[in-house]
Amino acid sequence: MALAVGMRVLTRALLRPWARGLRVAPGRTGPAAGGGDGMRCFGSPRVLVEPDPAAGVAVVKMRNPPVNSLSLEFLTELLISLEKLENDKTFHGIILTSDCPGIFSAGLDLTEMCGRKPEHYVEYWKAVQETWLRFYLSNLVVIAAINGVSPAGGCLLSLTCDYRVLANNPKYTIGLNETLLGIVAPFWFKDTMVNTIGHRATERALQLGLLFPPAEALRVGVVDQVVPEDQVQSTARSVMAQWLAIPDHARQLTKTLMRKPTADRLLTERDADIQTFVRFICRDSVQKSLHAYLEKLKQKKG
Ligand SMILES: CC/C=C\C/C=C\C/C=C\CC/C=C/CC(=O)SCCNC(=O)CCNC(=O)[C@H](O)C(C)(C)COP(=O)(O)OP(=O)(O)OC[C@H]1O[C@@H](n2cnc3c(N)ncnc32)[C@H](O)[C@@H]1OP(=O)(O)O
Repeated sequence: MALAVGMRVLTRALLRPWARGLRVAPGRTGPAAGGGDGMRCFGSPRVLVEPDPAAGVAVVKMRNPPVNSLSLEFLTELLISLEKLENDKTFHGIILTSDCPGIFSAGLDLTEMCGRKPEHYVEYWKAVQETWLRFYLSNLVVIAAINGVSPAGGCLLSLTCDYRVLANNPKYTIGLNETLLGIVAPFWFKDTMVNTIGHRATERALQLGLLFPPAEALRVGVVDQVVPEDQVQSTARSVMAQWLAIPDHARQLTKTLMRKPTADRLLTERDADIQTFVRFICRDSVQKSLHAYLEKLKQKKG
């Protein structure tokens, strides 16, 4: 039932005019991903997929410049790529990384949550929920190769992965910083963090909107490994090899066992969660905070 609802959201998304325009990117062949049997890279304008069929792995590169903000279009493209890889028996694992230098993802796209109509907020929030559910419950091994800063929704996306490798650069902070924007991380953002670093550490991190630099992120457990910047991709690949060595059905069932209760909570409260989001985001005070935050980001340059 829940899956059917999810499929409807995805199908609707695929039917949108801009999604219909998505097509396999003509192009380069597999060796970029360490493959070499000639399988072509594919993807969409904002998501590049580099397949390595011999290893059963695909590298999924986010490329929504300048900051990989998670817009409606970008989320839909990510979902389409994930679904395509999940439906292709060649692939058992994906490495999620960024093609934007110094940025993994700036999180949810603030322009999707500012000055729009309630109907837009409903559509956007459905896509955010769907992305979380799909990545969190994916049967594939998903490893995040975090090669840049990763606040809020960017951190959440990495927390849906099975393992996180972060580049050791003090600028590459990671965390759920929603409170700094005057907004509140929804319960399923919070639950994902609790499942990763525990209740007390999450309580502190979320209230203070902490963005952890690499050493601290490792200490608290937001990431599993910190490595020199030029070793992020190779480390992700070796970790992937370890995970793929485990019998797939046993690993998948164990993942489901661990994650289903958390996902079920959103699945049963999905509509209520959308209403809560829309009510919250439509508040004048919240809109003011978000506008002010966006303005501050723009003025930073001047
Ligand atoms: C009672 C209530 C109960 C429950 C709650 C209910 C509901 C919950 C409600 C809401 C929850 C919503 C959850 C949201 C989670 C999020 O993800 S919010 C987004 C948080 N993201 C950030 O804080 C990051 C902001 N960005 C930055 O800090 C920097 O941009 C970054 C460090 C990423 C990169 O810095 P730099 O390389 O210097 O680039 P610029 O800052 O110059 O940015 C370039 C342009 O990109 C624009 N931009 C940056 N981030 C975003 C973004 N997230 N969305 C949209 N646009 C973004 C920036 O403005 C620049 O634009 P310009 O070139 O000036 O036009």
